[in-house]
Amino acid sequence: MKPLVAPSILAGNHAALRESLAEAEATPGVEWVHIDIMDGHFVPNLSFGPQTVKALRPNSKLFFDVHLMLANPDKYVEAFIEDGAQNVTIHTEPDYPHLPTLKRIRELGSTCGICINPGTPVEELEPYLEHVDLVLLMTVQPGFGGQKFREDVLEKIETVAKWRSDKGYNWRIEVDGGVDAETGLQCKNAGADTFVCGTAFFKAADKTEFVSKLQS
Ligand SMILES: O=C(CO)[C@H](O)[C@H](O)COP(=O)(O)O
Ligand SMILES: [Fe+2]
Repeated sequence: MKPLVAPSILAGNHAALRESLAEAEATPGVEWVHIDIMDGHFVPNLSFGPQTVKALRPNSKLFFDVHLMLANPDKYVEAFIEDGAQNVTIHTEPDYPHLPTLKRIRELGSTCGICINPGTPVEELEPYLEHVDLVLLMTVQPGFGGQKFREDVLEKIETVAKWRSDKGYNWRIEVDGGVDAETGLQCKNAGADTFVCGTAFFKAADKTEFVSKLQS
């Protein structure tokens, strides 16, 4: 599967998100942007809402990969998709019926992803594997950018990559949190193909080189 780098706008300039988006889009090889949505309940932080997605949408042709860190995502998927999300990823951890939400995301015209935190057993993904377009493995505890990559997640990447090849699934394997050129390469070797990079991308002096290293 073609490797993709998805810069995380959370690490961009919050006073000038449009410029950060443009910086991502101007980098050769970048086709996706990752947009983190935090509710202050499921994670101890707040970030953006549907109105941010709506405001950014006309400014970019990038694929909008929206990561919902919400206790009740079902309530908001419609708004995010109407406002421009093209992939919507939800977490297994909050207690609600996930399958109807995944189904609704697709019915509303978006692709869908399922995600687990570093401490969640990888088996928790199994009920959703036939119903998703992307499997997201958090490589930090979600809520904040700029955290240290968790090497213990590499084994989970290997596990889901094996499931994918054994069973012929065609979802992407995305990693998110503390991903830079070095840890991204570790993820790639373990089987990941989609790399969310916030801090490492926006701090990279040579963004083209950074992206090409992960995509080569
Ligand atoms: O979902 C997230 C945090 O919950 C972010 O996507 C992630 O933290 C990216 O930032 P960085 O690359 O700086 O770790
Ligand atoms: Fe994220």
